[in-house]
Amino acid sequence: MQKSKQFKSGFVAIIGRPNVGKSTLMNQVIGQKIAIMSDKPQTTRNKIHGVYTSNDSQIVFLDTPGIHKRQSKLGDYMNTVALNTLNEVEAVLFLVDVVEGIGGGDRYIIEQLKKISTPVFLVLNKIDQVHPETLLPIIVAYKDLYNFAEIVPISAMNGNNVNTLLEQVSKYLPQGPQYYPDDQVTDHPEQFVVAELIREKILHLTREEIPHSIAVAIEDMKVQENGVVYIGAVIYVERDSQKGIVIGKQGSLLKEVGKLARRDIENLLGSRTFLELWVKVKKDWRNQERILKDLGFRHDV
Ligand SMILES: Nc1nc2c(ncn2[C@@H]2O[C@H](COP(=O)(O)OP(=O)(O)OP(=O)(O)O)[C@@H](O)[C@H]2O)c(=O)[nH]1
Repeated sequence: MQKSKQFKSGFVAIIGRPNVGKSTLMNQVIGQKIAIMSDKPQTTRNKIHGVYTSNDSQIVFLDTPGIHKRQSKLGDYMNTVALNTLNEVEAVLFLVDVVEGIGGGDRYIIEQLKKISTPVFLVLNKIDQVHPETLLPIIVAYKDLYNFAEIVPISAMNGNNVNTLLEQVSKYLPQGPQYYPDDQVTDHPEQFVVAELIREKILHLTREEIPHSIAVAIEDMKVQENGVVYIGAVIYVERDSQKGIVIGKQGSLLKEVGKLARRDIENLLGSRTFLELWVKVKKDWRNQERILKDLGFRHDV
């Protein structure tokens, strides 16, 4: 696929009480164009629901379950984690069911949304079930409760207006990398994002000194007994001099990369993370087919 030079990407959270159609919407989007994820349970609190890739953008949809929970000791913690995530994403899609109307679960979520500054879309789902005239009073009732960035009525089931929703979401994305390869089927959807977040920090902190000839491979990613997600990652560079730059004086640059990447990764996964980074020189790795395959993701070659 020919990619646009102005490629845009970002994370978008889908929230809503049970049964509003979150999975149906994902399936509808997946049916159009997507990297299909495996059904294997993921180890982290937040789940990557699906990835939509077009010629000029990529949207990574996140499921942040903590936001739906009512208050309790655990609920409080889950809630903080979920709010951190919602503050970091580019947009939040708040799905509601137009047949059911506003319920206690919706009001609870709206109260939570008042604590974040991310643009929130009101996505009115199941419009195939109601007469169009009944939509307006529902919209007015929701608008009274919250200042939504966009309001989009859809039918996740038959796909009505789902393209419009995707177009609207794209407008909220900044320029960014393609986190996932096209049409990739993977058991480890989080690993692509984690690798790309680390790579992004290195490119940012080294500016022009390090060309795009670096790659990041996630060697290990597991939940430890204390609940912390351990991630071991190797940064591949092509020359010894580049290794020195990436490590920095007394390891200072690598430490900064780790700090910035870990913050983003924790928000994405919703789990505390221990990140270990190594830098290795692999001369001419770009020409070595097997290594390319091991790395398994894009790297601006
Ligand atoms: N008529 C109609 N039904 C829909 C639509 N979207 C979803 N549904 C139905 O609503 C029910 C719940 O949909 P799900 O996609 O499972 O809802 P969910 O939000 O993922 O639910 P949880 O996983 O419990 O959070 C299913 O029976 C869907 O077929 C729609 O646009 N129109």
